[in-house]
Amino acid sequence: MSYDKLPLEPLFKKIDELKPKFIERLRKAIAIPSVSSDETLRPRVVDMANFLKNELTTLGFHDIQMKDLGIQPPPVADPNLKLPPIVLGRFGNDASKKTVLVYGHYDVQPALKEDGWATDPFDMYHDEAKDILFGRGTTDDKGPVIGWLNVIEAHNELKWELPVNLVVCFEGMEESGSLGLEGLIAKEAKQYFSKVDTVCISDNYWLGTSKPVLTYGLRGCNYYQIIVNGPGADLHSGIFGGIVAEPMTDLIKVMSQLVDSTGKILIPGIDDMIAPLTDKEDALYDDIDFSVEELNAASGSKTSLHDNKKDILKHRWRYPSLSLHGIEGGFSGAGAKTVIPAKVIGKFSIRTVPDIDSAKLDQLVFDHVNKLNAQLNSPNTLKVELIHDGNYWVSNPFNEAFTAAAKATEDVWNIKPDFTREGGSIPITITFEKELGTDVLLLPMGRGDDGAHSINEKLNLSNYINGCKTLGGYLHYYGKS
Ligand SMILES: NCC(=O)N[C@@H](Cc1c[nH]cn1)C(=O)O
Ligand SMILES: [Zn+2]
Ligand SMILES: [Zn+2]
Repeated sequence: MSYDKLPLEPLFKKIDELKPKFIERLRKAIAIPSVSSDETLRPRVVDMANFLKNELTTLGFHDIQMKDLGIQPPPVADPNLKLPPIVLGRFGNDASKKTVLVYGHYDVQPALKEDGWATDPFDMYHDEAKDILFGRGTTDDKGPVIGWLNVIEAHNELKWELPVNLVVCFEGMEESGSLGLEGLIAKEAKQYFSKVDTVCISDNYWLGTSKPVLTYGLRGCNYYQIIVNGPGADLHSGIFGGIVAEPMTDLIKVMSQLVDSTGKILIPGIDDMIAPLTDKEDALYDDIDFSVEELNAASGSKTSLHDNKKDILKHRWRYPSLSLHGIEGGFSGAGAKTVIPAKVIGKFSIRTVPDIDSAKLDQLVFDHVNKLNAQLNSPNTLKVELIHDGNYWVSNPFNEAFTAAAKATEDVWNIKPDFTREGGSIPITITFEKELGTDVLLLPMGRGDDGAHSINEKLNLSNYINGCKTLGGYLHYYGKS
C-alpha cells in the first residue's frame, strides 16, 4: 500500500506551538513516582492512574473506565496488595472510521538519586543547552503515553476531527510482568475493544541515535528468583563465620553457574529450542544502520561482547540472554558490615526468542538450579521460582499500519525508517494480537541511548515533539488506508 502525502503541516505546527504545555504535562507525570515493583509506592501508581483519568476527561475522552484487577498474586510481601487499575478511554465513536487502540504503561522502573542520577529522577530536568528532558519515565513510557494525549490536544486546538476512533489502554504493572492485563484483554476483546482494527504501542526505542525505526519483534522475558534460607537471624561473622553454612555462599555458587562471562547460558537444553538462522534472515541484518560505536555510546563503555554489527544485532534480537540482576537481603550499603545474612534472594531473568517454549524453559531452569543445589550438600534450604513471564513476539511488518507509520515517520524525520526487532520485552503485545485478532505496530519515540531502566533516563526534546507528530501523522495515514 502506498499513500499520497497528506497535508499535515498545520498539525505539526500546532504541536510545535504547544511545546511548552507538552513539557509541563510530562513534568507533572514524571513527578509521580509510580514504581510498580515497590509495594510501598503502590498508592503513587494509583495516583498516576488518576492523573491520566483527569487528563483524559479534560481532553474530551468518553467512556473512561478504571478497571479493577483485584489483588496482586504471589510472590508478594503484602497478601492484600491491590493491583493498579487499567485506564481505558475512547475518543470518537464514528462507525465510518477505523478504530486504533493505543497501549502504554504508566508505571516506571525504580530510581533513587543515590543510584548515581545527576538530578532528582522524579523532578524532570530540562537541559536547555542540549534540549534533553531527564527523569524516570521520560522515555519509558510516560513520554509516549503523554505523547498520545498531546496529539489529541493539538487536534482539539485546531478543531480538527481525529481521523480514527481512538481507544486508550494504559496499564500500571508493565515493569512488573503486566499482572492482570492478559485476563482483562481477553474479557474486553468482545466488549470495550470489540471494534478495534489495529493496535499501536509506543514503548520501545530507536536502535541508534539518529535513525527512526519501526519495530516488528521483541524478545520475551522469564524472571526468576532463588531463595536461600539458613540461620534463624542475621549473624555476627566473627562469632558464626566458619561454623555455619552461609546462604550467600550457596547462592553465589549457584548463580555463578547460570551464565558465563562471554554471555553463554550454562543451562542445558535451551540452545536446542532456538529457531535456526536462515540465509534470508541473516541477510536482513546487513541493511540495518548500526555500529559497535553506537552500542558503546549507549552503554557508556567499551564492554561489547561482539565486535561487529551483525553479531550484536543477532544477540540482541534473535538469541536468548541471561542476566543476573541482584540479591535481596545481602548487605549492600556503604562501609563494612560484618554480617552473615540469614536469607538471600537472587534475581535473574532470561530473554526468550523463537522457538523457546516458556514452560519447558522454566523446567530446564528449575532442574539445573536444583541439581546445582544438590551438589552443594548444604544444610540451607534453596527454592527456585518464576516471578513472571511474557512471551517473545515477531510479526510481519508488511501491513497497513506499518506502511502508514513509515509514511508519517518519513514526513516528520525526512528519512525512511529501518524495520527492526528489539531485545526488550512488552509481554502484552502478543496477547493483543491473539485476543483481538489484529496486527500490532511498535512505533517508538525515544532513542537507543535514552537509558531506559538506567540512571539519567532521558528523552531528547526533538524526539518528544517529533514523536508526537509521528504518532499523529500515523493516525492520519492509517485513517486513510
Ligand atoms: N519498554 C519496555 C520494557 O522496558 N519492558 C520491560 C518488561 C519487563 C519484563 N520483565 C520485567 N519488565 C523489559 O524489561 O523489557
Ligand atoms: Zn516500557
Ligand atoms: Zn521498561
